[in-house]
Amino acid sequence: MNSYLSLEGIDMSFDTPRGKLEVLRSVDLRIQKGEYTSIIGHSGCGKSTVLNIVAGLLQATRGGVLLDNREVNSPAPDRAVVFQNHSLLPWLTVYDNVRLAVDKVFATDSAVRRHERTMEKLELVQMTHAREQYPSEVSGGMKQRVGIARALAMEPKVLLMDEPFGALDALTRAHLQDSVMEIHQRLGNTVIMITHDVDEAVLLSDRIVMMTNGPSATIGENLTVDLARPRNRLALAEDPRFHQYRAAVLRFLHARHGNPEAA
Ligand SMILES: Nc1ncnc2c1ncn2[C@@H]1O[C@H](COP(=O)(O)OP(=O)(O)OP(=O)(O)O)[C@@H](O)[C@H]1O
Repeated sequence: MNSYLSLEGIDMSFDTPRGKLEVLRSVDLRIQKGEYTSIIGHSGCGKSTVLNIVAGLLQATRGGVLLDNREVNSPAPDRAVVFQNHSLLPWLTVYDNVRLAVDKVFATDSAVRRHERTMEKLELVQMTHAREQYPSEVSGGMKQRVGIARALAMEPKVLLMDEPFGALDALTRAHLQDSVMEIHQRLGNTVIMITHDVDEAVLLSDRIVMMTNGPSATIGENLTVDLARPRNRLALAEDPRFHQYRAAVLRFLHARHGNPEAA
C-alpha cells in the first residue's frame, strides 16, 4: 500500500565550527493517513531535525519527503507545526490568532464562513469562552490549546507537534492529552508528535518510533500500539498491555540505548 507520508533515506548533516556533524543517517519512515505517530529518543538525537525536515524548514542532505505523492521542500499550511512554547501573537486576541491562520489559508471563503471555521476550531479545543482575551491573560495550557486550534484551522494534511505538552504541569498536560485524543478521534488527522514522555507516547499513539542515540541517529525500532480507541487513561492504567508497551519503550531507551548524558 502507498504511504500517505514517507521519509526516504534521509541523511542530515550540519556544518559546525568543529566540522561536519552528521545528525541523521538513513531515516526511513512510512506513515498512513490518520495515523498518530510519536517519535521518542534521548535528548539531542535528532527528533526536532526530523520534524523540521517534514515541515520543510530544513532540507535533508540526502533523501526526501513525500506527502500525498508530492515532494516536500518548503514550509506550507498542509504541514502545520505546534511548538512547545506557544508562539501566539501577543497583540492579537485568542480569536484573532486563530482567525489569522484561517484568513491566510481560506482567503477565498466568505467572511461568514471564515468566522465559522475560526469558531469551530476554538470549540474543538474548548476555548470559545476566552476568545476575546489576549495571550497574556490566559494560562499556559490555554495558550497551547489556541496554538493547536490555530494549527488545525489550516486543515493541514499533517499536524506536527514538537513536545506540545512539555512545558505544562501534570494535570494540565493530562487534560490537553485527552483533548488531543478526542480531536484525533473526531477529525482522523495524521499526526507526528515528539515527546520525552513514555506514558504519553503509549496513550496517544498508533505507533511509537524510537530513535537511536546520535550522532548519525536513525530509527531503532517501530512499536505498533494496538489498543482500541477511544482510550481512557484510567482504564489503561490497569491494562497489562499498556504496561507491556511502556516497558518495551523503556527497555529500548534505557537498556539498548542508554542516555549518554547519564553515563
Ligand atoms: N542548525 C544546526 N546547526 C548545527 N547543529 C544543529 C543544528 N540543529 C540541530 N543541531 C544539532 O543536531 C543534533 C540534534 O538536534 P535536535 O534538536 O534535532 O535533537 P532533539 O532530539 O530534538 O533534542 P531534544 O530532545 O533535546 O529537543 C544536536 O546535536 C544539535 O546540537
